Amino acid sequence: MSADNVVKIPPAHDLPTPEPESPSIPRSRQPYRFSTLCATVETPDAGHKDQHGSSSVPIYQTATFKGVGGHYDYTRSGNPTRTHLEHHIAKISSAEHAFVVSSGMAALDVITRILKPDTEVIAGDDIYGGTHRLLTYLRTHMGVTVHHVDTTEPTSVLPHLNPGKTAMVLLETPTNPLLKIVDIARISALVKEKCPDATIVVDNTMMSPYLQRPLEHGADIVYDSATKYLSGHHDLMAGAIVCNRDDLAKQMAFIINSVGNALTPFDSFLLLRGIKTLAIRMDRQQSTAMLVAQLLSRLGFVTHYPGLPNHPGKEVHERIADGYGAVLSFQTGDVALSERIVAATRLWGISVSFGCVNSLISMPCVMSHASIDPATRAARGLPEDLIRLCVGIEDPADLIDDLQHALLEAGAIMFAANDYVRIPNPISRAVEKLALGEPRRNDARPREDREWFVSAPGKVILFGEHAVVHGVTAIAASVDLRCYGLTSPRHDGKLSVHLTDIGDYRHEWDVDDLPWDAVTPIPPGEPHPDQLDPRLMEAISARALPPADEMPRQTHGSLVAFLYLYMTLAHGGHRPSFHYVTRTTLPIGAGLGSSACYSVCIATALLLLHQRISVPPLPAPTRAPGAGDPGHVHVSHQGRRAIPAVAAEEANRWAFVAEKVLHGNPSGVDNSVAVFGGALAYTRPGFGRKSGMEPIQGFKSLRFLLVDSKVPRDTKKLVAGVALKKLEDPEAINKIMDSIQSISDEARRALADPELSRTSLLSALAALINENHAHLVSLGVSHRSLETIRSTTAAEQFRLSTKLTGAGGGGCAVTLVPDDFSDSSLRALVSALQAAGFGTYSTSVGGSGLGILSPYNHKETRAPVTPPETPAESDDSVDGTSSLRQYFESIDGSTLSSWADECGRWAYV
Ligand SMILES: Nc1ncnc2c1ncn2[C@@H]1O[C@H](COP(=O)(O)OP(=O)(O)O)[C@@H](O)[C@H]1O
Ligand SMILES: C[C@@](O)(CCOP(=O)(O)O)CC(=O)O
Repeated sequence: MSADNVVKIPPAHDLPTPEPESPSIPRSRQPYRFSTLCATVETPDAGHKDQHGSSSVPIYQTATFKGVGGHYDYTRSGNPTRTHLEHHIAKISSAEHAFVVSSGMAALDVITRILKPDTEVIAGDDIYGGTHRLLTYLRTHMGVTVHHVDTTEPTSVLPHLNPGKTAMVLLETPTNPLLKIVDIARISALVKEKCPDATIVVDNTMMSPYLQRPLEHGADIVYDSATKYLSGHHDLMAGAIVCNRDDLAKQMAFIINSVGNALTPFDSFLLLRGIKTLAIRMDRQQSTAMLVAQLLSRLGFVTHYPGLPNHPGKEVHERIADGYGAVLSFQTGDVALSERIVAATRLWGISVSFGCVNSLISMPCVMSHASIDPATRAARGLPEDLIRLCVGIEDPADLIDDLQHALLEAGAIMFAANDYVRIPNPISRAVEKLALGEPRRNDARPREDREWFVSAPGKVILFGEHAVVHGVTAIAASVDLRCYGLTSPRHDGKLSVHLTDIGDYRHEWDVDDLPWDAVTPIPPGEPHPDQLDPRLMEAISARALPPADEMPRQTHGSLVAFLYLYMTLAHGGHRPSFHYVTRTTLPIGAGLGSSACYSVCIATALLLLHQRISVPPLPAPTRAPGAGDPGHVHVSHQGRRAIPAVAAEEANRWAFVAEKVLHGNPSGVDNSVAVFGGALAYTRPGFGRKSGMEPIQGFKSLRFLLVDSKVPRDTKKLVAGVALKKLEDPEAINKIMDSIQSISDEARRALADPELSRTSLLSALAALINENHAHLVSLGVSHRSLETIRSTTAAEQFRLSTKLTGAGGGGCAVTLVPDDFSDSSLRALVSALQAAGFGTYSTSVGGSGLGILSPYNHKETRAPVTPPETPAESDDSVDGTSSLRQYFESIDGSTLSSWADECGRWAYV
């Protein structure tokens, strides 16, 4: 047969067939960028080369493989489609090992099976509901202790690190659904230092390996619910695990093979296909998420998204991640309103989960986090009205349109002045209506034209000072010494402050000259971030005040706190011009919470002036029946409970911000007592204990003597000193903290026990006072003067128990005075103390908290009891009548309280 006669077999298609081997072009190779890595699936090794050169990895849809000694025998143990996928995930995660299993929770199950009984796990307190459920199961069925802590504060893990016991630290960042940021690198370092054997596990689902690779920041194991961004289409369930440690990989491979939860071949194929577009999807999703977050924040909703400039974790997030992701959440202030918004969307699908190309909307408390019981949700600060948005790849304009329509339809926003504006939420509107008594036909005065007179009590801490900063429960009560603040309107664009108690110091600013460029205003209802804004702090000190050493001692902090709040609370161009005077009957810097009641007064006055809180009018006073009038009996005690809880809580939140300016790291107990009054057990959130405030009855009947050592000291330094000691010797200090916790628990039980005789109660409290003081001595916060007070009160003829109260280092001591302690002995004790140069206060405890002379209006207020000595200045007059200011500034300190009481009817919390 000649060559011409050879039958040529035509190719099966008409397209030119490429050269089998392309010529290699010599060039230096850059490592591929992430999206290239995603799109190019490589063959793990020569043994996996496809015999037909298929460009997509085939689905080996088979349970078994023939033969003996080959690569594969049974799909539970291994399958080529899955191998390709695991190889691909390891590559894009820069990891040595990767495993894929049937869901994200299956991944966590595999990881937590490494744990042995009687070990301990530390986990965040704002975690996915399913994670919480599995950890609870491990705790109740497997003998594993689980500590939930606020991992956004890295040092909060420290008290729970237990060498030899702590086996795993489980982190998630950003957290879901509040988008809080956890510094994985810092926590890994802290944990490894103390518990080198503990495994750091990170749930990376919110970010995916594209935006965050926690193995590079100290994590040992990272897992993703691959159902989300990795797959991207909500058409499969899968979990991916990556790690670099051979020992952990070996254990996890064993578990997966043993329990049989590895991903099926078909789902492996789908997931491999999804990952190819991960980067391009995520780019689009997160750029739209930023637009949505900006829109919501601009409208005044509390919006949680790490890309927003005022997000407290922004800086940490930017250090560990390459983008902000596509999940955000926001609050409306009203559960029913949130439900209406969710129901009114069309493009945003109501669904759990996230990471899909389609945008989703949900209410975590009724959906993804419903498995966490409501009390725990509340304790962890998960707002019931929270709406979570998971942004997809649809056109951003359509998504924003749909959301705006839903907000409009639900009644959350309205169209005014050519733009959407937020409608204040119904609760605050109702309170506002009550306060203003709508419609106010006869009173056209803008609200800032009235005076506001506020006051708050100091406190005495009976048990738990200092330890309370580190999460221990403190027991404290209000004292009947108070700080007062009075605002009077000005009409000249100026702001002035008069601190009568510290050097009679006055300062005045042109409102427009304040460093407004440095402030990030916080919209009404939105919380202040955990940390103070360093830019604003710096700008106030540098540009609004003289250098600290050129001002009287103590005034600098007070004015920084005032301006920080004034500027941060200003919104919508509303910058009221007024004069603020403060006076106190408390010793300043002596441990009785003068800073907290100053903080509560400025916060309340500023919230009122910035129209962020309002106070309903008091109920009508008692009126005797008359002709045709059945009369009215007014039973509430001095207007107590007349300040609504929402207003009190808001005042407390902002007072805490002022306390941070003054204290650095306050626990919040002082301002809480100053706002809520009475006696309470207070536990700071974020330390794995049940946090919050619990009223304590029975405290009011106790008698205390407060003794002022008159030795000045600085709360900020003393609190920082204890924190330093704790860092240096955490074991010893934690032991002290635990002992103080037992003292507070014991005292709380004793005070609440109706069976306990009065004598037993008093002697138990006396013993606990001595015990608590000894621990404070070990913390290094006592002082010679305080020990002298202790020995004077403990002397043979008195035999009383005394401890320091507040920050110590000088300041005040508190002495328990038993019922049978005679008046003559008390007089003798007071003389002995005074002779030694100490000041004494016999106060009653447990009285009212925050008070507002409300609604302060001269027409309703009785004339001041002291007649005016000089005519009122013109800018001091309110509504044509003289204001309280001149009396307030000049009245004698000893009559201040009774004068204030008689100025009118006070509303209290
Ligand atoms: N009446 C007041 N006027 C202005 N600032 C005050 C007043 N009372 C307290 N402060 C501020 O609080 C600081 C005292 O706080 P701190 O050391 O915590 O003492 P205390 O134990 O009394 O709370 C003062 O230095 C001052 O900045
Ligand atoms: C030491 C501490 O527990 C109480 C401080 O009270 P004072 O500032 O001394 O009144 C600090 C705090 O709880 O913020």
